[in-house]
Amino acid sequence: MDIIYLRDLRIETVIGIFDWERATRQTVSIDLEMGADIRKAADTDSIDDTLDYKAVAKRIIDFVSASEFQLVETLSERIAEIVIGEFDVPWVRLRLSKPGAIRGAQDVGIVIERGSRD
Ligand SMILES: Nc1nc2c(c(=O)[nH]1)N=C([C@H](O)[C@@H](O)CO)CN2
Repeated sequence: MDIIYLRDLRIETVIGIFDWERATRQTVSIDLEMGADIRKAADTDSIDDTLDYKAVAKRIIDFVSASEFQLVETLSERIAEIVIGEFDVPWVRLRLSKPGAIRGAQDVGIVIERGSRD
């Protein structure tokens, strides 16, 4: 399986369990790996024969910007569902982090894999 990826897609959103986090927007960073077969597009050199990572990024930006979840778990799961369900992607690995959310740590977050690599 080939992988098409986005790295460090930074989006401002409302996320968190504390009162101050409900009142301000924070940045989340998303790394997304998406299973794909790139051979047809490599033959035809046509965007119509592959997963358009720009279209995926736009959909995620629109969704995350408008979302107001408490947990990174919930936001990550919803993003994975969108990518698999709307873009016909068989497998995703998603890392979602909140830079600077924990004093002393560069970032904190979650990694999930959904779908099948077969
Ligand atoms: N497993 C999780 N633990 C915590 C989360 C979370 O989303 N998942 N969130 C917080 C706070 O919102 C934190 O990011 C702010 O410091 C704490 N623990």
